[in-house]
Amino acid sequence: MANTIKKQVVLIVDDNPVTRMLMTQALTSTELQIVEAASGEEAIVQFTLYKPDITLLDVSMPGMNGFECCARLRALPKGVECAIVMVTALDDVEDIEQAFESGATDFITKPLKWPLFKHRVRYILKANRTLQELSLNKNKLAKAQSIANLVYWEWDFESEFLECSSDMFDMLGFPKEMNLTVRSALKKIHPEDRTKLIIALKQAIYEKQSYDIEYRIIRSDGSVLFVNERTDISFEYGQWRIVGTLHDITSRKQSEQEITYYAYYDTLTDLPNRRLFIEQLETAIASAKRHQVQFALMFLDLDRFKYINDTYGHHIGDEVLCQSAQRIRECVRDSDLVAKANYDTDNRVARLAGDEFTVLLDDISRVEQVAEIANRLIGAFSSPFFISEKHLHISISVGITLYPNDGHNVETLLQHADVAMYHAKEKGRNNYQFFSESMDNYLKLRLEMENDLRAALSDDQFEVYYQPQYDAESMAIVGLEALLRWRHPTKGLLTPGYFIEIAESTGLILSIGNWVLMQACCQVRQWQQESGCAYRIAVNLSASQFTQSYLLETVRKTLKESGLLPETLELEITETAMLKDTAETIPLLFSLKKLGVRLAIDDFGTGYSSLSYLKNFPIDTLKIDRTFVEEIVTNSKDCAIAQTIVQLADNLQLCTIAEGVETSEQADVLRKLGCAEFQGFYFSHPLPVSQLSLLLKH
Ligand SMILES: Nc1nc2c(ncn2[C@@H]2O[C@H](COP(=O)(O)O[C@H]3[C@@H](O)[C@H](n4cnc5c(=O)[nH]c(N)nc54)O[C@@H]3COP(=O)(O)O)[C@@H](O)[C@H]2O)c(=O)[nH]1
Repeated sequence: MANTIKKQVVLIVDDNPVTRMLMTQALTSTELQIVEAASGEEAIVQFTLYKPDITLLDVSMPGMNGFECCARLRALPKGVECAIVMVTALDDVEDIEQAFESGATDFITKPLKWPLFKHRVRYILKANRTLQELSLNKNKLAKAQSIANLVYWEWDFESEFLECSSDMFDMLGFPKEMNLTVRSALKKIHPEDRTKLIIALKQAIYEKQSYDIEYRIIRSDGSVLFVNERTDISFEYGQWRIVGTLHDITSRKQSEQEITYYAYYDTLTDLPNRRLFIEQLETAIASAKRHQVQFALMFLDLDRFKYINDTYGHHIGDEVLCQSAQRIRECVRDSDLVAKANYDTDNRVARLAGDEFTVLLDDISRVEQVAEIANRLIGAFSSPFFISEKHLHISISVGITLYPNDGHNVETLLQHADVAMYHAKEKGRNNYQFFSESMDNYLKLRLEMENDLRAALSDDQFEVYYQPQYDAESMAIVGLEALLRWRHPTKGLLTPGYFIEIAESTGLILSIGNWVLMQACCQVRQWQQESGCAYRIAVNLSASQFTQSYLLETVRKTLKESGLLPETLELEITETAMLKDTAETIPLLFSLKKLGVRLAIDDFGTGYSSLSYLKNFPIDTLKIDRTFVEEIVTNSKDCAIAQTIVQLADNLQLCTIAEGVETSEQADVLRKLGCAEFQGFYFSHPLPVSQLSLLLKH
């Protein structure tokens, strides 16, 4: 198939048919298609139909003249792309000016020079096509640049003015008609990045070095744009020029910032996370080492946070953490010390994990300054948190280490701050402690015990000892108290004083307590069967066992499995544990009572001693605490207290048992006061099963 070349269309507009004919004759060729119009009105119709590439337009025509026609043709589709050449008989400057004002591309004056006419038209057609292609390419380039968020600029070092793509005005927030200069563009650069760009520009001008840098632009509306600027330096037409592109990389930067944020910040509290904190601590160590100064690291832990989380749910827990972060931040921000050290204070507070926070205090000259801030932090938690209509009281325990005294590296400093914080917890919470070597030793020992204790149950290292309880009148053994012992592989036989608190704090007490209960019930059931006596067995319950929801089920199951009669089991609970949360303990005590077991208040008289609870609680026995028995013979006040307890028990029809009876004199006084039962070294120490079996036999 032959290649058909598209003909270019020439529209000849002239009211004179002879001129039209002559023009047509002059232009007729295989490459051109000629269309004619005898008036301006007809020209518009023909233009719409043929969309010519060139229009030769006579100026003086009856009706619509050439100028008006030109303006109307420009407004038609493809009107802008068409070359419109005014053909005028008048070689008049005014006409020529008016021709350009109405949108003409060029003009030809009559009389036409026919030998040149054809070439002139062809030249205009060619020039117009080149212009069209240029404009098309420009548009394509502009579109590609806009898709790529790219703007372009050019600067010859000689002048102030910048030549640039129109998008650059939008990017900088300048009006399009403004004369953009290097100086005005520089004013838009973020002050922190300006020097960097000026240095790069100077190197470009003086050393002819192109550059590729990133910086920020502050737009007129205040928004910040991140751009990447790449340049090329060339020497053209005897002039040095720098050509550059600005690539809008704001969204990439924002994504990078987001990624950094998630990697280095805690999204709940907006504080630096453990990772960033470790980096900051490393920097602080390096800087303190260089300047030979000391700094403090504070380790903060919220007291009772687990309780808040478990009781009120995670959403309240999260809010507590957010408000805590805020309180810590404000406390540190207010501090004179921090102001002096010129901190980015928000970054000096971090959330390590859960309810653990840290504070870094640089350049400490006096330890008192740190103590002052610690006090301030503790004080900041003295007012309750108000969350979801609830007032929640939360305190903090703070551990403090000092660089370089307490450690030279991140690991040691953190570990020691943690040790100090634990010490603050042990000291009753809501306080701060500085780290010390002895504290470290103590806690290491404790940690060792904790690990040993975890293995003790599975390794069968526990034993139950039994201490007899005697009837004050007949002196017969009526009951036994089960007392836990730990046969430690290296430390020997340990009494609960060495480990019960660790068992409590680690939660191990629950499984150990259940084991003691089962052990004691089975053993006493055996002694009951062997002797035919209904010995009672007293078992101590820790506060955490007592508040455990499945205690009732555990006791029921133990009684069933051991076959022990419920009325021969007495559970000893301290006054403090019993009164901790009466809304929960009263129903539990009644449920236990319903099982048929006996309930005793241990260490009676040493706790809150709110006597009103005695009438509400289904108690069977009051155990007079050893501290009143100790000096009962010599101290009339102790004697009076013991007497009051016995009388109170009598009136409420409760049984009394005195613990810690070490002499016959003590037993005599207690007997005279009417105490029903005795327990103590005077009668028998707690004994292992084998020895107690012998004692019971005899
Ligand atoms: N939750 C659990 N707590 C338990 C368990 N076993 C014991 N304990 C608690 O430990 C406390 C200390 O017990 P222990 O070292 O065994 O001391 C008991 C007796 O040895 C001691 N005692 C008895 N008579 C005398 C005496 O004449 N003088 C004297 N100085 N001490 C004496 O008293 C302890 C018994 O006290 P109490 O329980 O208050 O009757 C112990 O108090 C328990 O709370 C356990 O299995 N679970």
